Amino acid sequence: MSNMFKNINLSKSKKLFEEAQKYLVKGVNSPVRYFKPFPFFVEKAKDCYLFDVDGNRYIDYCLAYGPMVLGHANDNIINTVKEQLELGTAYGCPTEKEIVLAKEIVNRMPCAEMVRFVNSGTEATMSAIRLARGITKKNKIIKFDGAYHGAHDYVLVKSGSGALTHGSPNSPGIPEETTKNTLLVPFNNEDAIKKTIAENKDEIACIIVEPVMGNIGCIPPKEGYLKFLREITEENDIILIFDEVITGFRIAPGGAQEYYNVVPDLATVGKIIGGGFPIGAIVGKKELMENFSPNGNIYQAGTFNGNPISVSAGIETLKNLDNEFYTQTSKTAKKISDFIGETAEKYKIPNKIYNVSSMFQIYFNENEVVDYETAKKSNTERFMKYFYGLLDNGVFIAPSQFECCFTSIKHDDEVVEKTLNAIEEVFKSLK
Ligand SMILES: N[C@H](C=O)CCC(=O)O
Repeated sequence: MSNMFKNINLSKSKKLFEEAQKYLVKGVNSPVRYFKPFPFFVEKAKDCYLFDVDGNRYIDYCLAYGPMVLGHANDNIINTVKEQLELGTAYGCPTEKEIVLAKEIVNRMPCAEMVRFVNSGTEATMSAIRLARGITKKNKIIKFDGAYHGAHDYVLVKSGSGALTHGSPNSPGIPEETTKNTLLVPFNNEDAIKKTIAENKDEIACIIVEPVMGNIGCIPPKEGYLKFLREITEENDIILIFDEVITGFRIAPGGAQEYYNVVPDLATVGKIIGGGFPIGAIVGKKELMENFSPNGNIYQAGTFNGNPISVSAGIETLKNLDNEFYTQTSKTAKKISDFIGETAEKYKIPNKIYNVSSMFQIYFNENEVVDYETAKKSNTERFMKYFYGLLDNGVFIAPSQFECCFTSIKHDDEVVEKTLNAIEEVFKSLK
């Protein structure tokens, strides 16, 4: 470790990691946070910066895996949360603020006529699938290879994100009976969907899809692919669910459904709508959503659903996502991703880089990356060298080829300049 980095000293993080391992598995509480030989431990964060316990400062493009669109420790969010803290932190009763946040979501997201708040993206996809199965009275679901819809049993099969990074895309501990109804297909492939639907005629409750696959890097849908999914689901009475936990309110005010102009029946959202606090939501057409208990009989519940702290932070966040936010964050992501591609070319390093609005990722790959199989063929060893190089030069991205980079409103010109310099340094050494 000592000779791994030229510019940063991680001695306090190392000590904390040794201590942490006594009580926390590999010192972390979510696998994506671990990287070899140990992760840095964060002391504080402000705007687009993370500060570790050794006093190193990193420009942050992980942004807590997406939610921190206004940067860290945003003053307005802090104030609104402080106000809410004084008023109480959980009631087990409805609040006016839940209506305000629900309205903000409904006004933005095309498919959203009603909302059910939960506490995470995982809960949102679990409940959306239950809703689809309950309504259609069909058991099978279609999921894409490499898509990650959270850590619950029905979808943790051939999944991306930390499961793939750490070598367990099919997690042990999930009975075969639980996933036998989860049909897997490659992303961006129309024939595979047609075949799967034909072979399981009238048995499929829903297709769940990340419109941009942001849990295996950044794989955009091919032109017309989402429209194709919309048409084939309509023709076959299958509920179409967009998992917009990452893309929702990030790539456009109404998420990927606005960006690509394809409206699903249901969507799952999270991250941004909690302004840095835990939250998730299932949103969708009224006639479907009304099947949730206590109106309908499809059960969904949670002590902290619609938690006032998360809801307050979410309202404050959405209020700030104006046109300027979308223009600036996507301009920044484009500038950085273009530069990464050009620099990789300059140093003759095979690469493919993908950028959608404020999301981007590089694959060290000679061929186009369009799905799980092509993503897996990327040079992940080289990616980790790129990761360590960036870290040593003061830039933090998620420590995996199978995650995405994000920009926030706080990544200004000066920060971008520093980032480009770091990228140049890293590619020089990768050559
Ligand atoms: N890619 C995941 C969510 O979007 C990363 C978060 C986690 O697993 O902790």
